[in-house]
Amino acid sequence: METRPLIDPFQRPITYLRLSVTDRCDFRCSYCMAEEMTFLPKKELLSLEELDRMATAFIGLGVRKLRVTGGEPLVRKDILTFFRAMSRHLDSGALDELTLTTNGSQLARFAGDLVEAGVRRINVSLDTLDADKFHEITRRGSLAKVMAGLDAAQEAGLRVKLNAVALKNFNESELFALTEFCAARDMDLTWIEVMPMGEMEAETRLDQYWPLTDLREKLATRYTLTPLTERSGGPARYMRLEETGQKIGFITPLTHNFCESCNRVRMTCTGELYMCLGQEDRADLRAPLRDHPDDDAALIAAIRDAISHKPEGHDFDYSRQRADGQMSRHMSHTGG
Ligand SMILES: Nc1nc2c(ncn2[C@@H]2O[C@H](COP(=O)(O)OP(=O)(O)OP(=O)(O)O)[C@@H](O)[C@H]2O)c(=O)[nH]1
Ligand SMILES: C[S@@+](CC[C@H](N)C(=O)[O-])C[C@H]1O[C@@H](n2cnc3c(N)ncnc32)[C@H](O)[C@@H]1O
Ligand code: SF4
Ligand code: SF4
Repeated sequence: METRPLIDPFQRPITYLRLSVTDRCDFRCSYCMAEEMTFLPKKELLSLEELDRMATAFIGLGVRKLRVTGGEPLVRKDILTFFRAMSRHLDSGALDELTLTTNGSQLARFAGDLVEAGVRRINVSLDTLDADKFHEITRRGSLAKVMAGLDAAQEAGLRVKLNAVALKNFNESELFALTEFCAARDMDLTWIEVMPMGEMEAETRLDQYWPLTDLREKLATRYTLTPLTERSGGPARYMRLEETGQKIGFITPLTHNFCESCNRVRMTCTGELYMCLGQEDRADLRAPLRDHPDDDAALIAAIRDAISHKPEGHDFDYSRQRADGQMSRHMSHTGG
């Protein structure tokens, strides 16, 4: 089989696949989903075997990091079967990292099995430590359940990073509480600037936007921040807080575009490949997969063709007091 690595038109090697395994979720975070969501019929979804074939094709083309996402990846039926199958690529050395981004609600059930499948580090999305605010932002989630999930993950030996979307008038007041919570539990913490995805009106989006430049200044009033050069293969830039030794990540699509070092593409649960989170360009990989059940040549040709159309970057911009670059699809569609 042909194994030339995937290089996009801007000479960026593509080594990171984010794979969404479901569009469903047990939460309805207001910045991500509509309150009333219509989910895809099951027959539209790639089967676990098809997800395996897709991921394996990308790994054969040089992808070294596989992040499973969604919707909520741990609500996909039998998802452990997929993780267990993917561990063969860790064993063979083809894959450096098998991981997931999760809302944490199902972790108490799955943490041990994920470790057995070779997962070492997970990202858990948590924006607030206040149970009422948590219920408000997720529209249905239970903070206690997520906390139990975090306990189980750490007991099972998983390294945990918390992802918090920075939201003005929501978790601004919890900057230090979240920092201290993570320091006490030896978790890294990454802040994300809210991106204009989904149906939210521009005005509401602008109202909730908390630039990480501001967040950083506020953090520096209490801690000494040292920039780190190390990277996790994702878009975050890291700083160390000298007083606690912990690492804080900053994902800044709005205030500091990181597209020049982009190394990733995203596959939806229906087999569409989005070449950029912030653009509509996509390629249907389900047809070449299903039309040729015993031969990956057409699939690989379709992947190469898609990568040859990868855009340079997103067009998100709030600077004109408008949510420019708005994408009507929900973040859960491509897995963030
Ligand atoms: N604009 C943009 N945002 C991204 C991209 N990748 C991740 N993000 C944002 O960062 C969030 C957190 O990403 P994670 O799922 O934790 O993955 P990661 O940051 O690659 O994780 P690490 O491996 O820990 O670096 C996503 O949900 C998105 O909101 C990207 O390519 N472009
Ligand atoms: C779409 S979720 C999928 C995985 C899982 N359900 C979770 O919440 O971790 C992935 C990430 O996208 C982030 N996200 C969702 N909508 C966003 C938005 N509008 N701007 C920035 N990040 C967003 C979430 O906070 C989460 O960290
Ligand atoms: S951010 Fe994650 S948990 Fe929240 S609604 Fe989106 S997919 Fe679900
Ligand atoms: S916005 Fe697009 S080009 Fe920029 S880092 Fe994300 S996926 Fe890559």
